[in-house]
Amino acid sequence: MKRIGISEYKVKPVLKSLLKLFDKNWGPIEDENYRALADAIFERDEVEGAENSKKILNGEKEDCLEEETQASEESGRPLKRQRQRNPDGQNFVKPKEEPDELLEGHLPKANGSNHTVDHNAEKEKLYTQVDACQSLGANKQEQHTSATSLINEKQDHCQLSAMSRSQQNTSAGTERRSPSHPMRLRDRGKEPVSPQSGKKGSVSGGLPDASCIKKPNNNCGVVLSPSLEQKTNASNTLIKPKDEPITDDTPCSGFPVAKVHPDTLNEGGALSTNGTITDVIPEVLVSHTAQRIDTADANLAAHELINNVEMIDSGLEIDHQPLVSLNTVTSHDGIDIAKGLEKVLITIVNEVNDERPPSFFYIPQNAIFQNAYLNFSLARMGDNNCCGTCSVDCLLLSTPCACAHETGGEFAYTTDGLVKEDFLNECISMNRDPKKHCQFFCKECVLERSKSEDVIEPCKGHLVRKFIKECWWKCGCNILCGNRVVQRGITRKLQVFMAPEGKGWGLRTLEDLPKGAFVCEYVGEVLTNAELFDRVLRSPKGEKHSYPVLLDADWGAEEVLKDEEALCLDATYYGNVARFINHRCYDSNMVEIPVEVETPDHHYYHLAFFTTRNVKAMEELTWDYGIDFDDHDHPIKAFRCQCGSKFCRNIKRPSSK
Ligand SMILES: C[S@@+](CC[C@H](N)C(=O)[O-])C[C@H]1O[C@@H](n2cnc3c(N)ncnc32)[C@H](O)[C@@H]1O
Repeated sequence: MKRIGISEYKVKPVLKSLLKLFDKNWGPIEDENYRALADAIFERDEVEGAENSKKILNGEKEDCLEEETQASEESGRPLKRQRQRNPDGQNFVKPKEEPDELLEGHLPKANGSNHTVDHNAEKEKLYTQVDACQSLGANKQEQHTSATSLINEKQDHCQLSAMSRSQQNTSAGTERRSPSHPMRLRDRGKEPVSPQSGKKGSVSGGLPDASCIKKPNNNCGVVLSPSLEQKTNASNTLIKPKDEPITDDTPCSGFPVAKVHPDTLNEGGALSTNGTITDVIPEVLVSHTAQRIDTADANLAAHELINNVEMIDSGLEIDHQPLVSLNTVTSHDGIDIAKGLEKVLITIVNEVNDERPPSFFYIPQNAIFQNAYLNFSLARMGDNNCCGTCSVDCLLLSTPCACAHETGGEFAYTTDGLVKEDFLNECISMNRDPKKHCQFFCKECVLERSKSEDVIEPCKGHLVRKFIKECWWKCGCNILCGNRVVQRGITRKLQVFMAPEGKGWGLRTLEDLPKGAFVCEYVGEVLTNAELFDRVLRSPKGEKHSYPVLLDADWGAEEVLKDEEALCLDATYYGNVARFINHRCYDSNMVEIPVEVETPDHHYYHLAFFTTRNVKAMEELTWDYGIDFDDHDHPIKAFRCQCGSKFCRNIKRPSSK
């Protein structure tokens, strides 16, 4: 704390209270380079600041007023939302609900104080100092943890800006798209062969909450109809992701790790610094040599640092791994597929064949493609959507706070960070027997609209899912609050590996996981369905996997859903480890649960995977995509399932009445 300019005098009392709070347990205090301690100090400063403000209001310290206001305005600047023109030249129309204060750069807390802004500025200062510590050669572990917090914080901030911008760009400017997109997402399909009944189910009529799209001639989840296939081949305007050729003679630097590294110099669109993805899909470059560090990118450099430190910390022997051609089976083994962007190292290994790691941009959080309408802001989160008066950890409260309303007045998580048994079991049951649960049937289904120009089929139904609501920035608690699990990101040791059964790459755990444990979020580009359909139409022939997931868990809340509100996640080009999770019929060891973090409405939400049972280290992690393998009339052709489950829906069983 001293090194980053916080005096002992300030630290001592806060540390004392924290030790008391955590029962003399230093663990949570030391975590993330004493982040809890730093947060608590800032919080104390805030309270003191608020008290000062009161005094100011009472006229006791008039001369402080100007200074205080100035500071608030200064620090509010990064979060300031400006009225902008969208790319079409149309004026951004501010959403009705949004009060002007936000547009003017003030970030009101639920209690009406503006001190959050000061708090952020303080943190920025802290992180600048952390940067300085790094360059001065502070010890590696400190560098790592500080840099991790720095990156997390910066990403959070970036995400908010990205969301706001997207909102600005789309509030008024989104045209209603033609409903006629020939590609469709896969229907959820048949009821599973339940262990109880032991027989095949009938078509459920449910639509996919998760579907896999793929071109013809490969074995992913979705194929285009023949007519569409022709169109697709004719109108390929996208740049095809490709691998960078790697040679043995590429010079070796001090960094031994290989990485998936986006080449921002490519033609075409790219992930801009604000997290919004524009234009066409950029060429993806897989670099397996460490010297291809883009030193111009400060964040990336910090990630390199983390990579390097983590490799050392984890004791992996990849330091000595020769930089060899990717034709060698194990040349990529040990690479951190997440490029240091996650808190943990996520290696990739192939012990089965010589297939190389896929090309994609690793992103730890969702990023918006273009027109997806994410209508949320701090101002939209009313007092009933957050717990402004809470502090530290909401799970320790005797009466659950407002954030537990969504889950029936009880938090969905235990104090161990697991999803509570009852809640989890209900989510599992929903997935396994969708028919027994509440489904919503749209009057005019956005999905059906996209399937056919001529005949719009009736809606097949969408499963109305249970949501978890996590505390967020406007809440009074801190990042260590037990009601913030998914937003803290991946903490488990995971590995991408080549599955031996011919399923391609898969994801496995390297540690035992208890039932209800958060594994990872499904991260990708947030697209409108219309954008997705366009994308698939224009994508090159033979392109391998595409990974869209429909965010339809709460479509029932709207009378008629606008095209720009029907969102999905596509992890084909930008995604995280979840893009490697393979399908397993019925008894998969993970279940997806929608999680509300930033927005009280549910057009946009996070899709998080939790374990459905205890999972042993080295077990493959799977989820049920909800595919109906027997629907041969369906234009979307399913892959041949190799899940190995005794309830597999893709196995021919003797027919039974
Ligand atoms: C979301 S991706 C999973 C990662 C993929 N295996 C890879 O290598 O990138 C979905 C694709 O994986 C393959 N896959 C997933 N589960 C499978 C299963 N149970 N049997 C066969 N192939 C499967 C199919 O090709 C599917 O289209």
